[in-house]
Amino acid sequence: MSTTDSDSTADGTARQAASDADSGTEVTGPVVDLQDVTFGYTATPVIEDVSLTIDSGEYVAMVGPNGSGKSTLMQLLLGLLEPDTGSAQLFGERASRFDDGERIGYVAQHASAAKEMPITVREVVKMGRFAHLDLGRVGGGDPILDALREKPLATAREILNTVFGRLSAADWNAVDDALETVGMSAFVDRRITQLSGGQRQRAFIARALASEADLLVLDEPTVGVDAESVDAFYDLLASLNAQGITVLLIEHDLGAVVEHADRVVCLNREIYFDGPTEEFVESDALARAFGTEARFLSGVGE
Ligand SMILES: Nc1ncnc2c1ncn2[C@@H]1O[C@H](COP(=O)(O)OP(=O)(O)OP(=O)(O)O)[C@@H](O)[C@H]1O
Repeated sequence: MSTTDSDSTADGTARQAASDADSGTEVTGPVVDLQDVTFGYTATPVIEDVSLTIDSGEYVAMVGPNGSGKSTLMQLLLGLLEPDTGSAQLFGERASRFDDGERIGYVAQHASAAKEMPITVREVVKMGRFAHLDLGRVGGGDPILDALREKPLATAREILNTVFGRLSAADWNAVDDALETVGMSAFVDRRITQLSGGQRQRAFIARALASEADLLVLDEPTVGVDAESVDAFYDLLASLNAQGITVLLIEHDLGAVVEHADRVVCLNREIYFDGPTEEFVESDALARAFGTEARFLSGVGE
């Protein structure tokens, strides 16, 4: 269990308030709010009547056997898929309409998409600032379309400069801070292709931090990462969560879930369990959701 468990209730409110004050955002309800969601790629639902709310500052792990709908549910709550019935809200807005992308840091499974990208750690983390770029400064504050109409070449050049290079001092500070937080300052000029799996994951977490995300969504982030880096990775997640960042983790390693998450959601098309990790360990949800697989997946609950 993480060291932050004991303060996840009483002190959690204080942490949330501090975090809100820092980010200037106002939390008016749950970060994630799914109500009676049913979804199928075909006529057969793979998610059935799922309701799930996640509040600011929580550390939630989602578990379930292969093909149980975890990634689908993740896409529904991020608004990448639309429920057939029921509703999905993110930060109080309909998830599929939500466009405040910098509030969400998404770390995909072994960040595999980036493995072949010939870009440096600094460039990856810099991408986290793009959502914050003030395009109002393009064209001396003119609305972009007017500027493009009046001075097309100069404006296009400014847009390219802004997007591909010209970050403000505040942007660069955010990049540096994020790199320092994940312990990757020494690797800024290293290409992503020349990092270990654990270091690559840290770079992608830094990108999420640079964007000042207040919800981190991680899909089996430690697959293919060496054991030592996995421990360091979970320490980092715990400290980010202690700073008020909401963590939602899909994790197949039940031992890691029990050790680190405060709350477990156990899914197999429908929700089999949703509650504190201690109660999950004591419950029969694992055996019911996983069937016989549970016995050799983990000794949890024995
Ligand atoms: N794009 C798709 N089109 C059709 N069926 C899909 C699609 N994506 C997933 N499915 C099916 O939906 C079900 C749920 O898949 P999903 O990927 O959400 O499960 P999961 O719990 O994330 O699995 P895993 O642990 O193996 O990653 C599976 O039966 C899968 O075959």
